[in-house]
Amino acid sequence: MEKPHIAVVPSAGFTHLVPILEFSKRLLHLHPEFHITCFIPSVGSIPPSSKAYLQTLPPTITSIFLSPVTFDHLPDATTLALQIELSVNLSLPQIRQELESLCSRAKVVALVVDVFASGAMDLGKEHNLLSYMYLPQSAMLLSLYFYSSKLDEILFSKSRDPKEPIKIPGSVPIPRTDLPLPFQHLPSAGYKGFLERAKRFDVADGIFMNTFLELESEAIRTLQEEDKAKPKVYPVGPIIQMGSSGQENGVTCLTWLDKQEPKSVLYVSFGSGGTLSQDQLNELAFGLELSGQKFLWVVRAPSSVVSSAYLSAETNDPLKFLPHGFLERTKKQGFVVPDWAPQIEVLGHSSTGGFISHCGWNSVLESVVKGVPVIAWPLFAEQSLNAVMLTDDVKVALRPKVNETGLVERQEIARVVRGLMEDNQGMEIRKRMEQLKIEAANAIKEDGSSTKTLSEVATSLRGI
Ligand SMILES: O=c1ccn([C@@H]2O[C@H](COP(=O)(O)OP(=O)(O)O[C@H]3O[C@H](CO)[C@@H](O)[C@H](O)[C@H]3O)[C@@H](O)[C@H]2O)c(=O)[nH]1
Repeated sequence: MEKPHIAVVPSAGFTHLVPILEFSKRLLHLHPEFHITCFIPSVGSIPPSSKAYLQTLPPTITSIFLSPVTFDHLPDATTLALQIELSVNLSLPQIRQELESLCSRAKVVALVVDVFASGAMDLGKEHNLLSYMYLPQSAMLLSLYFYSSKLDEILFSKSRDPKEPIKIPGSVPIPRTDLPLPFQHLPSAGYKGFLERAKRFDVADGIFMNTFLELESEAIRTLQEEDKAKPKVYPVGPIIQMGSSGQENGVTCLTWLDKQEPKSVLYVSFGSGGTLSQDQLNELAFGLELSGQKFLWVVRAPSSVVSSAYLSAETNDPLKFLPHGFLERTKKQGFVVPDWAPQIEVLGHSSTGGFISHCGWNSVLESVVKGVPVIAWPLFAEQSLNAVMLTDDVKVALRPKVNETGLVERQEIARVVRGLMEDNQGMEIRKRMEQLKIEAANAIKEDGSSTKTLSEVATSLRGI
């Protein structure tokens, strides 16, 4: 008998393509009775990291490449999130055509769309398909989305003390400055976009989240139990990329790691597109040097916070931006990789003992799965929220202080690096992360919480 199909719509950019496809792979691994067809949008050319990844997909996932869109007439102030959403919206006519064609030749039972591709959910409704949203992020963020209209009133209320932390249902108190980036500029296009996106969740028949009960028990319980009018939520994580995420310089950095002592190396990376200012890059270089700890640093050319490499294949030689003499002085202490390292292999290497991370959710889950404690250094998007959770709730991270000009100074960097890698405080954090690693592995075992949750959905789809 013909396999039931699930249509999947990611959004453009490595970190919104890979998570939903890894989710698709996991679904097929547990339930091989389905076939998945994925409609892939892109902006200009597809970045090499995404291209390499797409070549590794199993034959049970069919990729259909949509014509690339261009952003010739966008206002400069448009945020990355809005650009990603726009790229999918511009592709909607094509997605409609492809979905129609798929429905005419196969039994399609459901549509799953990335959080930034929510415009496509209406197409699922047009074809009477169950339509799910895939949030490649935390339950805490979903809780914020659900709470955002109430929070909007609070934020604009004149009687409220702006210094008072925000209490999102199911989460630890959050300083206002740690709310996601759109909340730092009120009102703004980014903030309006956040509120609009929040409404789109209500259209879904269910929401998958890449998290697990043992990591976010309170937030997940609140989402599942408190607001029955909202769609059902399914924690199905941690789902991280399987296989290598590296390019050619990966081999050399793994060889370097092979020669280091167990858990002695601090890995430093700011995700797929995070960059620092030139001043901050200098402070980080001097701070690492000052800490005396071994490090493996993925260096990016400085620019305004998010590099254009996030959505396209543009590059710039980053090593020329390091302070004069740094590479020579630290050649025995550290290893510097331009632009990209095979992060999952690095985190899983026995020499890696800590991670300076911008707290993108994939990096958070990868550090949890590999049991590597974190120095939380959020840059943009919802990363501060993730940093608060890691530091104040699960307590598997340290967070450096930022000075009044927004800079993390070299002495502060050296202090937290030593704190994580050497001190007693670091030892407690390392122990907690080891425990969380075990819980993460349990969640995706055959009888684990996330496996059972996914099977519940698969069983209901089989019955259609
Ligand atoms: O040198 C590198 C750098 C990154 N990665 C991989 O790239 C991914 C990066 O993902 P993430 O840590 O989530 O960071 P971003 O790319 O910045 O992610 C965007 O998307 C995430 C998921 O929606 C959000 O949580 C972030 O805030 C947002 O910036 C991870 O799988 C890493 O393993 C590498 O393999 N090598």
